[in-house]
Order: sequence, then structure tokens, then C-alpha cells
Amino acid sequence: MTESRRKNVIYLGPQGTYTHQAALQQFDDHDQFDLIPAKSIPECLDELENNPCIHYAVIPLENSTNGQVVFSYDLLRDRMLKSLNPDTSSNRVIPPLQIIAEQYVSIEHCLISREHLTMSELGKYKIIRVYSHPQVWGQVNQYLKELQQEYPNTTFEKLDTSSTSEAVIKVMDSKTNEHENVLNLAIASEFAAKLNKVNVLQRGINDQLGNTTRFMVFKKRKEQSPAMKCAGSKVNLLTFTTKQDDPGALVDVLTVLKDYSVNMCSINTRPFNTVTLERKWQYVFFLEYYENNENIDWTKFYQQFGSYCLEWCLWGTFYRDPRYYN
Ligand SMILES: O=C(O)C(=O)Cc1ccccc1
Repeated sequence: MTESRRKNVIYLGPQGTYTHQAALQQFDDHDQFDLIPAKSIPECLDELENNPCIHYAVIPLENSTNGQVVFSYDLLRDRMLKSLNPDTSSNRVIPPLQIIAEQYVSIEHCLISREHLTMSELGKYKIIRVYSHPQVWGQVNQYLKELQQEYPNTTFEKLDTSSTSEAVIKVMDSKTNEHENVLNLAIASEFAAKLNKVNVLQRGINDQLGNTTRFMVFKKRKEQSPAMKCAGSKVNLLTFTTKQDDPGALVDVLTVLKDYSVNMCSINTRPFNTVTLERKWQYVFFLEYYENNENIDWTKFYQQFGSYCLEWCLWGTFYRDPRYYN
């Protein structure tokens, strides 16, 4: 493949993150795709939106144990509100980005140290700083509680990093301070530990084994979709706001799904609050539903659906990843 035909995929880096694994699952043809790490989730979508050299972005959306990755939900929320064009007569928002696929990655967290160390040695440290991505804390709550009970004379501190791989790098760069009795540890995947050649103290430390994270793949809306393995059900992800102070406004929107026999698979909300609106406590709804009923007149469906929304935005229609069912 010539250099110019190669495509660049940006993902939440550095290398070794769970998002990196999701990107590798989606873009497994190394002759066609270059994977580029970003420093944060917002940077992934900003770069895709503004940098002509970036063709796709992969970000985490939700976790089967502790739910929404709020940073990602809020990026979609803000883009729906930001791209609202007051000059258009339509209440449909068409953002410059589009979702084209989903990926599921099993999450198996490990406790990681820079040097070789065993669990029984943890008790000799006065302070143990544990670094990880904020999404991780809700997945290892019980584990960290038990660790604290096992080593009552050690204080465990949780410190946020922009990703799990960033936590590993933090631990690699920081010297264990024997003098002050401080030890730095990371929680990340075995993939991240191996890549950075650091020590895995303990594997499978999630409170719930079988934990999975769902990742979304974006492209620029104006670009063509890549050829993809397609099979099974199609899913839509749509965001909308309802009319305020209108009893039954949400019911009206959802009744359109019932009327058209559209099967909903998830509904979420995030608050929004813009300076131009005098009112706080407003919500954007995130709705997902299947598109397997061939008899539905989707044009009519969206006409009716949109008529009950204040604003709405269809982010994409994509195939359900088979890993969803595992
Ligand atoms: O930090 C990472 O490795 C990510 O990709 C984000 C994340 C964090 C925790 C679980 C799943 C994804």
C-alpha cells in the first residue's frame, strides 16, 4: 500500500491502553492503518475533527461494571449542543463526526510495580501510591479495600492518570523512595506491563471478573466508511433533548419507538448547562436501538421522532460487535 493511501487512527494512549487494544481489534491490517496515541480522550475527537491527517478515532464509552465513561459521553453532549445552528429551521444536528463501529475489550486489571516485588513486601511501606485512570477505581473498589485491611499500617493513596498506560509510565519514571518508605504502583493491563517490561504483582484484581469495556470508532462524516466485516444486527446511537416543562415530553419521544416496533437497547442521560440558558438541570438523553426490522419506514420514523424532540442528532448506525454477546 502506498504511503498516501495509509490511514491514521488516533486512540487514547500511550501504547498498551485498553483503547489501544480496541483500536488493534478494529484496525488489524498493519499495511493499511497507522495507530497514533493521544494524551487524552478529548484530544482523540479534537484531532479527528481538525487534523486532516487523522482518519479515525477510538475512545472508550462504557464499562459493564461501572457504567458510563463520562468524559466520552460529555464530548458527544457538547458536540451536539455546540454544533446547534440557530439559523437552520431543522432541529436535527449533524455533527462533523460519525460513529462507524463498536469494539468490546475484556478488562483484566493487574497491580504493577517498577521493580520485582512480591505482595508480602507491601507491608513494609508507609505510603503506597496507586496510579490509574479514574474509570478503574470503580472496578477495583473491593480489592483496594481488602488490600488496606491486609496492610493496616500502610496508607494507600489513589492518584488519577489520563490512561492506564500513563500510570505504568508514571511508576517507571518514579524512583521507589526507600528512605521515605513510599512505593508507587500502577493498575493497568498485562499488555501494558509487558510492553513496558515492568513487574506484575497480581493479576485479575477486578472486583467482577468478566468485566468488559465498550469502545466507539469514529470517522469524519464527510469521508467514506472503510470496508468492514459486517454481519448481524445494526445499532443506532442517537442523542436528543426534550421540550422543557411539558409533561410527558420524554414519553412522547419514546412512544415513537413503541409505535414503530423499534427495540431500544440502552438509555442514558448527562446534564447540560450552558451560559446562554438561565436554567441548570437540563439533560441530554443518549438512546440506542436496533435497526433489524426491515419493514420500518425510517424516514417517517425520524420525522415523527424529531417532531417530539427539542434537538436530536443521529451519531451513527453500526454493526453489533459479536463480542457483545460473550
Ligand atoms: O486507560 C486505559 O487503558 C483506557 O483505555 C481507558 C480505560 C480505563 C479503564 C477501563 C477501560 C478503559
